[in-house]
Amino acid sequence: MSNFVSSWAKHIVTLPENYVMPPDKRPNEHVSIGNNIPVIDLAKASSSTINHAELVQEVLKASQEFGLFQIINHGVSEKLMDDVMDLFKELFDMSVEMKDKLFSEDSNKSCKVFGNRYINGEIRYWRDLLIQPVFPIQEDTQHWLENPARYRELVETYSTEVRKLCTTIVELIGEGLGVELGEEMIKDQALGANYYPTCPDPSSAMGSPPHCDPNIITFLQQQVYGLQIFKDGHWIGVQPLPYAFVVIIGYQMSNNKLVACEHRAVTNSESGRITLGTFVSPAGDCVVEPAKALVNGDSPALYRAFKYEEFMNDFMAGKEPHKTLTLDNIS
Ligand SMILES: O=C(O)CCC(=O)C(=O)O
Ligand SMILES: [Fe+2]
Repeated sequence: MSNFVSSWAKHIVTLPENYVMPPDKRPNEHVSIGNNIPVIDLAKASSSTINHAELVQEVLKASQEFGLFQIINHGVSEKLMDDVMDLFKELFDMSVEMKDKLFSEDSNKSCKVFGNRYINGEIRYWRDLLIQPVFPIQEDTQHWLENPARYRELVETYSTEVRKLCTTIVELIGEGLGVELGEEMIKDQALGANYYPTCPDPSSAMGSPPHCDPNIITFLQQQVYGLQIFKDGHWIGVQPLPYAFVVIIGYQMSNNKLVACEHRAVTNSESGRITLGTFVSPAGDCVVEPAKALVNGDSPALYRAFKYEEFMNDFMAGKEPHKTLTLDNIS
């Protein structure tokens, strides 16, 4: 059986056993769409009638209360967002033979295509995933995928645009917190494309497990419902808004001030779902530590200083670095 769920999902009517989640990991409760998840209009930034300070406060409040918000009127063109989404539709629709040739967990390869990224013991998640490091713009873009046509051009253009947006949002957050979030915090960038094919049994399968993103900030493009966040003891759904980006605060920006948002993705039986995540992070050798200006008696540091790669290595090995790299755990 191909490692890509998308290669065989449409030919089956019953969820294969190794995709059936244990009962406590199923999305089996009723989840409502959250109607108070913040939606922030970035056009305010250039409007003279609305105070820039108001926008800063909106972004800060959303990052503190939810660790997630949607942004509209963000300046990335709708045409570009459509073109990139279509590109990945085409990629996940490629023949089994083509996709299996791409399948690689070889860390030396620039573009990694995973049939399934998170393997939960023997149980698999109902998704395919491709990860493409994009910044610093790889000297080896000639090793990027050549197919579908326009892959290199579109991925580079899209990533450059989302990068600009990221700088804007990180500046707004820094302004709200009263700290300079240095450029070194937003150095590296990867594009992750998730494909959750139509699922024969969404109540037993899971698309992406509950997690917080390990990086600093994520920009997610989605069209079809499936993203849920955990807040105040229960899951709530994030309504896809046309041409919005969902902004997700990751662990590197959380201490006592902002929250890293726990989220997951569920599947559905009506249509496939593609999401495009732009993951921005410090470079691996960057030392991350709580901003000194923000640490005081009321708001103590939770984490010790660590190299970002130390965090990532532990995260990828499932060691929960957000629990182990704390000040209580200095060895
Ligand atoms: O596809 C989604 O809705 C969420 C994906 C996600 O959380 C991730 O790729 O980190
Ligand atoms: Fe995520």
